Amino acid sequence: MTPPSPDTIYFYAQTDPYAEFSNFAPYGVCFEDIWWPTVEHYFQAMKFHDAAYRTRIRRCQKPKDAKALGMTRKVPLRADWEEVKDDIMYAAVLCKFRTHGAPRQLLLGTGDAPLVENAPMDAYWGCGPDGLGLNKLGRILMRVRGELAEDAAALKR
Ligand SMILES: Nc1c(N[C@@H]2O[C@H](COP(=O)(O)O)[C@@H](O)[C@H]2O)[nH]c(=O)[nH]c1=O
Repeated sequence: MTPPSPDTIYFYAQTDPYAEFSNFAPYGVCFEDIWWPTVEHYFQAMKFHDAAYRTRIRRCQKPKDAKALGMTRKVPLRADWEEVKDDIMYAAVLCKFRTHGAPRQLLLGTGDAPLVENAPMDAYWGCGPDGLGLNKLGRILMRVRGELAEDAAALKR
C-alpha cells in the first residue's frame, strides 16, 4: 500500500475518534431475520457452518468475546472462508451503515478522506504494525461510503 495522505482518518478503539467505523461499535445488523449485536459478531460467526456455534457467538456480551470464539480452530472453519470473507465483510458493513443513521452521517461527512483501520496486529483488515498493511476494512468503508452517497443522491432525484 502507498503511504497515507495527511487527511487520512484513522479509527480502531472504542475510546478513539471515529470509533463508529470499527466493527466493534454497538451497531447491529440483520441477516435472514436474525439480529447480530455488532458486525464483529456476525463476521466471526460466519466462519463456521455449525449453527449452534454461530448462535453461541451471536449471544456473546461483547464483540471481543465474539472475536475470541471466532479465533478458535477447535470448531472447523468453513472450507471456503478465505474466498468468501471479503464479501461477507462488505455485506455486513454495508448493512450496518444502511441501518444506522448516526454512523452513516459520520461516514458521509468524511468526504474523500482515506480511511484506515489502525489495527497494530492486523495487516489484512487494518494497516498492521508498519502502517503499510492491506487495510481491507478501510477500503470496504470507502466503497460503502460511495454506495451511501449514491443512495442519498437517488433520494434527491
Ligand atoms: N477493531 C478491533 C479489531 N479489528 C477487527 O477484527 C476483525 C478481524 O478478525 P479476524 O479476521 O478473525 O482476524 C475485523 O473485524 C477487524 O476489523 N480487533 C480487535 O481485537 N480489537 C478491535 O478493537
